[in-house]
Amino acid sequence: MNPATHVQNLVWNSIWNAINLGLILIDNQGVVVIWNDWVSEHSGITEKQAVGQTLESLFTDGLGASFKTAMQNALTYKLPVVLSSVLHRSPLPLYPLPCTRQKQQARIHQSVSLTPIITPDGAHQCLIQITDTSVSFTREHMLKSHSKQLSIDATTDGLTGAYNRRYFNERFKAEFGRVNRQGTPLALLMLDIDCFKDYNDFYGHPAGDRVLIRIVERIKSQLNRTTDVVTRYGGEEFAILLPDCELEGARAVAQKIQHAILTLNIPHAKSNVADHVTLSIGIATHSVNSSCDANFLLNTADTALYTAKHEGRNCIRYLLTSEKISLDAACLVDLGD
Ligand SMILES: Nc1nc2c(ncn2[C@@H]2O[C@H](COP(=O)(O)OP(=O)(O)OP(=O)(O)O)[C@@H](O)[C@H]2O)c(=O)[nH]1
Repeated sequence: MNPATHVQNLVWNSIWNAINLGLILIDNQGVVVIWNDWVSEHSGITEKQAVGQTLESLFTDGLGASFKTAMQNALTYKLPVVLSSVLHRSPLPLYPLPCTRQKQQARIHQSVSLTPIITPDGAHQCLIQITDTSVSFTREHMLKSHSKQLSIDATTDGLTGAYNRRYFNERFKAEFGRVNRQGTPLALLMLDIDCFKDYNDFYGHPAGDRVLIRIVERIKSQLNRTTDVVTRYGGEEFAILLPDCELEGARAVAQKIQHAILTLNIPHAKSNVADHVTLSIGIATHSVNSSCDANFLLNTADTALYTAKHEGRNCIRYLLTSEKISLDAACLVDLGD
């Protein structure tokens, strides 16, 4: 070898060993020709051990099936292949530093590309480049869970975990629209804890908070459909959307909730209704035949709740919305306690 070529080889040697990337060159039989320092450090296999051996014999702890297929394609059909870390997290048994090659040590996340090359003497080889994507994977994972948390915070009430009013407004609009498009009914329940001011005044605000949390838990446990939406509409007021639910269904749900709160049996010494915490519930339903708008439905449920309060609390009232009746003329139906 002439001295100039020798120097050039040494320079190349330094470059591929300095590079922060795994580089493996294999010949058309899958035998290692080049094995850089990065691969040695992350595999625990030295260049001396690797050169002249096949990858399969070196990586006895398992090459991924996707990697084997990619290598076959690159060597046989001269097709370049990229194994992205999204689909193929860790195709090669390479480990973070210090590499111990212990079974329990997790592999680094990798992006691997295989590029067929032809040497000046016409031989087919394959250059394998490996990038450690663990850092970007961790960052991506953190961003994802962060954005998931942000979206939870934006749609739920921090105290009770029920959906918040903002989420209710969105879902209400969407479910109301669905009634007209799909012809399925929609029921809206407005619920309010009775004499809650007196509860807070007597037992203290933190105890009041615990009541709100328990009530939401209990309400949620009474609803069977994943499409039902429980929201904290105001301080001690809750709105429940029941898509695809007629009056009879809504009434059954309201009674079930009322009974479930009764069985919670939270003492309320200052209630003027009972010796335990109770709810008043207003119901309004909307079907494709009724021509009211979303606000009207909301006002109707609210008026039904107001009526329940006015008529003694701890009861359920229903107000018809159909046929463009005004609230004043709307028909109040007593559904009993
Ligand atoms: N502990 C607690 N109390 C709250 C919260 N939000 C609202 N409240 C209280 O809920 C009470 C609501 O009082 P009112 O609107 O007078 O209603 P009420 O006393 O339940 O009377 P009726 O609804 O007529 O039976 C107020 O004392 C509020 O401070 C909260 O997050 N935690």
